[in-house]
Amino acid sequence: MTSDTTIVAPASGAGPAAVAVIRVSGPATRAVLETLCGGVPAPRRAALREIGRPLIDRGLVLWFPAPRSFTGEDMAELQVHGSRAVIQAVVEAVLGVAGTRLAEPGEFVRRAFESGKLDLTEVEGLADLIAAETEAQRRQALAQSEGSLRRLYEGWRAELVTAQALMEAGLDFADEADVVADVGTKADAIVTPLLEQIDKHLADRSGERLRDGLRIVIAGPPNAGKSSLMNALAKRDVAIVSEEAGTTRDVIEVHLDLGGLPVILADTAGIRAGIGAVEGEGIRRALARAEDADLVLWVIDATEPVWEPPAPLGHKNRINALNKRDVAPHYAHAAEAHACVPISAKTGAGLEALIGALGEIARAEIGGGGQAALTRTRHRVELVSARDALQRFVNHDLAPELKAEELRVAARHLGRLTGVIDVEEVLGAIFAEFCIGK
Ligand SMILES: Nc1nc2c(c(=O)[nH]1)N(C=O)[C@@H](CNc1ccc(C(=O)N[C@@H](CCC(=O)O)C(=O)O)cc1)CN2
Ligand SMILES: Nc1nc2c(ncn2[C@@H]2O[C@H](COP(=O)(O)OP(=O)(O)OP(=O)(O)O)[C@@H](O)[C@H]2O)c(=O)[nH]1
Ligand SMILES: [Mg+2]
Repeated sequence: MTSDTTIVAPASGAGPAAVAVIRVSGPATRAVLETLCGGVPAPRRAALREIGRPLIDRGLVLWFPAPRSFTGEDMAELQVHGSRAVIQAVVEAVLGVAGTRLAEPGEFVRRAFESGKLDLTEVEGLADLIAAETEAQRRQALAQSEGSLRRLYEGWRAELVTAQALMEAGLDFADEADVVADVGTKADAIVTPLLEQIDKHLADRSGERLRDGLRIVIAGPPNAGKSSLMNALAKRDVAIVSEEAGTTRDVIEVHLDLGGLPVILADTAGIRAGIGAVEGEGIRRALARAEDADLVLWVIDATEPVWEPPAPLGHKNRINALNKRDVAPHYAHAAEAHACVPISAKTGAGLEALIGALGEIARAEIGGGGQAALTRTRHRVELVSARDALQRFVNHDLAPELKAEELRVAARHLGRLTGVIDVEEVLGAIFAEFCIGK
């Protein structure tokens, strides 16, 4: 599938930069190179050319004739000096060639998808690779962009198609009970283990956690030093600190790289009883946040009598930090008694141990990334629908026609994951994630 328009856009971001890459894709690409660069260089070899008549800049020109290009169409790259003026002049010169227009965000990837170079999960992986902030995110996004999920889902879909073919063959012999029973058993032998694999895949939340960041919430009584700890971990002043109890009212978030793992750290209002409406709302938000966090970092003040967290904070992942150890002479004893990591947000003492403990839980939650894990709600939604259909297939006493239909439903949902079938409504949302030039 090729378009009749030719698109152009800078691919290298806002600049200025040493070098900018301007991408061109579509049937008029050859005409663009002939008009601006005096002809096409050897395919897939960089050539230094004068760009523009009169000269705009001297740059490296790359020519990728279809179908061996990123989009699968005729493509070119103009690698020029990365100033706004050069980029703008080159883009305008390209737009002077008949049949060209500016690319929309994500349009190059969309063309790559439409010409079958990438499936939807690879497109999503590419979006995540461009957005990756930590090493573990980069690794996961790279694997996905190279087809880790595509291979998994295509494999599953192929198995379903086999089971479906068996069931449908059986339908032709509906009056021969032994044939029907035999294909039913054979189809079951495919579907039952597949269902197990899908269930296991769905139970693994590590991919989503890695993509979105592990949510850690700092909570505790007022004035314990939660905001001070937030600032110390973020290594900058993100939250207001004061000696007044009840300083933090709303939830404040920062994104951190915890030894390669992405973390969203949230500071919350101190939790206490008998206060005004605004602080009360802050506490309500703090508790809600803590409840759906992946990890609660409970901070207490070593100079105060030790505070037990309120009941909803019996969180499965909780680390207690005993803060202000710099002014509490007997902190070590209290820390041991209450299973706390003794720290001082003020001097930084104990923070390394605390970060180590956080990292350990984060690694356990995010996992080693060995198995390909789903990374988006879109994946989860389609997989749950496929799983439900397969469960009906296995568990319900259905007529063979209805069993075959459940397999079709499941296969269709797997097909939507990779984009081989009717996904027009999700395409817009996926490609809009990209910037112009991608
Ligand atoms: N200058 C430049 N650097 C870049 C890109 C680019 O487009 N331009 N990329 C942009 O994302 C990434 C590299 N990804 C690419 C993926 C496929 C093809 C490509 O031409 N594929 C053809 C030919 C494959 C071959 O001959 O080996 C194909 O798939 O048919 C190019 C770049 C990162 N670096
Ligand atoms: N000596 C000492 N003082 C600290 C330490 N951490 C925080 N403080 C002080 O304790 C007071 C409260 O700190 P905050 O970080 O605002 O405490 P908070 O828990 O965010 O308080 P609220 O937002 O009101 O719930 C401030 O005066 C801080 O300077 C510490 O490790 N040692
Ligand atoms: Mg605070």
